[in-house]
Amino acid sequence: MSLSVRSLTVGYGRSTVLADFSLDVGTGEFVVVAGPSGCGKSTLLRAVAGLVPFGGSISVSGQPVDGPSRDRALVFQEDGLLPWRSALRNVELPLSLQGVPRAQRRALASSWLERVGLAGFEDYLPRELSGGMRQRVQLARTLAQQPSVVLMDEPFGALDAQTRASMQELVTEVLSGTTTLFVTHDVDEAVLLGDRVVVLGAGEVERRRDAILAAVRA
Ligand SMILES: Nc1ncnc2c1ncn2[C@@H]1O[C@H](COP(=O)(O)OP(=O)(O)OP(=O)(O)O)[C@@H](O)[C@H]1O
Repeated sequence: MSLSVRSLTVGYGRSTVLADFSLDVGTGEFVVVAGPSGCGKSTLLRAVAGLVPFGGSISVSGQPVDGPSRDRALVFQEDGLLPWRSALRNVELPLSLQGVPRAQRRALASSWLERVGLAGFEDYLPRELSGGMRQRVQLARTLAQQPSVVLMDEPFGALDAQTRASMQELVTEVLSGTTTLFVTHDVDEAVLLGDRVVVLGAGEVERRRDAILAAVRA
């Protein structure tokens, strides 16, 4: 099991957002977390990322989570790129912080930019790229670090329908085989992307993609 969440409880002040929540995600599985606004989807991701204190236990590849680690990469709706660095140098930054030698990180960064469809845009600054392209850079930056688990929090919420569709296609391609927890409140997106969809709130419901598709088509 790649990611294991056991009896997770998270609260802010006196209010409990998640109580006794458990979830297992297999290696390479793409699990979508859906549910109404405020049900705790982002809170779940923040707990797995090690950014909020929690009760219960979370482990990744058998290692307990007790704080942030580059092994668990979190991708947000806002792209978080540094505006003064080119696309290539944005992708390179975390690699350089990890001490990857220059030639190697440059090669890795440009091959990831190519994989996300941005060959030829290496020297562009974030402001010279569209929202969808900035999300592609962010995806390249995340995946170049080879995290064990990718955590995505409504990454395409701000994109127009067409760009969103092409990003969904890209994600299924580049994240295939990567253990992923993907938050969305868009049911179509959940069904399209998830090997499995977990619905939070009103008692957690967990359905396999085929069961959802059957229900949607019925
Ligand atoms: N830092 C915080 N301090 C206090 N309360 C918070 C904090 N972050 C979230 N909450 C509360 O916790 C609950 C769950 O929030 P969370 O962001 O996890 O929900 P969500 O399902 O991701 O919602 P959305 O779909 O709207 O993004 C909400 O009631 C929210 O107001």
